[in-house]
Amino acid sequence: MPVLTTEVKTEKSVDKQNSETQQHISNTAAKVQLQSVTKTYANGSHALLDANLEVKKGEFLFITGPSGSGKSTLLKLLYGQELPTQGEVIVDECNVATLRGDRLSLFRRRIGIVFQDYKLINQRTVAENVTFVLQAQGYTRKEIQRRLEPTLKLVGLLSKADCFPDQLSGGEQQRVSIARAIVSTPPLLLADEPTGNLDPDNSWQVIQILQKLNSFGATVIVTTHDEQLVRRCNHPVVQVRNGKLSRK
Ligand SMILES: Nc1ncnc2c1ncn2[C@@H]1O[C@H](COP(=O)(O)OP(=O)(O)OP(=O)(O)O)[C@@H](O)[C@H]1O
Repeated sequence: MPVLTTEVKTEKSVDKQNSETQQHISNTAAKVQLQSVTKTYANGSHALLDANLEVKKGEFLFITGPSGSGKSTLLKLLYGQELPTQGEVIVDECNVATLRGDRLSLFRRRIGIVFQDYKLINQRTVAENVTFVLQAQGYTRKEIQRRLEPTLKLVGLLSKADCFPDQLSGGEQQRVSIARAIVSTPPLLLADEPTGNLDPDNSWQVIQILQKLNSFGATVIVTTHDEQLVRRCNHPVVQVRNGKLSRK
């Protein structure tokens, strides 16, 4: 399996490894569709109302909208944490609501998820946080090692591999959580307010890392309140308002 890399021994090997990764992700990059999706929570809260969306393979999309407008719900629907009340959520021709058990687990392995609050395990080192999921998925020790170093290099944390989360800054912790999300080179990356707790410099670093993965072919969907960041990037934007989605 290809890995992410920014630098290895020779330029030729960097090119080869990156082009393998790019080929792998773009062969499998995910297409995402919401078809007339309504989501009403059990307590009666309406999050989405007859929402439609199509995200092309390899697109980098921002989702913006006021607090409580349904951005996180949209992402949760995409990875099957929530089910639509009506309508269909389709990822790569697969109706997410029909997935159960092993099929849902296998589906989720193809999605990297980054949260605003990092969700790192404090008792584990950076390297352990990043490789934990690979271990759970049965990757060999050799394959895990092959993936770890270039991923930590990509997020600029190779020198912090043996640190614990509470020894890192907020920006560094968020980059660990991104490393964890991308170490398995997922074709779809969902990031829910990944820069919500970060200052402008750290926010920009995070976006650049996500853009790097996108340049390898992954489909990337990012929710954010940060209008300045959105303007700086010039990627397509979908606004969530009153449960409806519209492309800006
Ligand atoms: N588990 C839940 N149970 C009941 N209502 C919920 C639940 N999760 C979200 N909601 C409601 O659904 C609506 C959309 O919430 P959501 O978290 O998707 O918004 P958001 O745009 O991500 O907000 P924020 O920007 O503040 O994170 C809100 O009215 C919220 O109160």
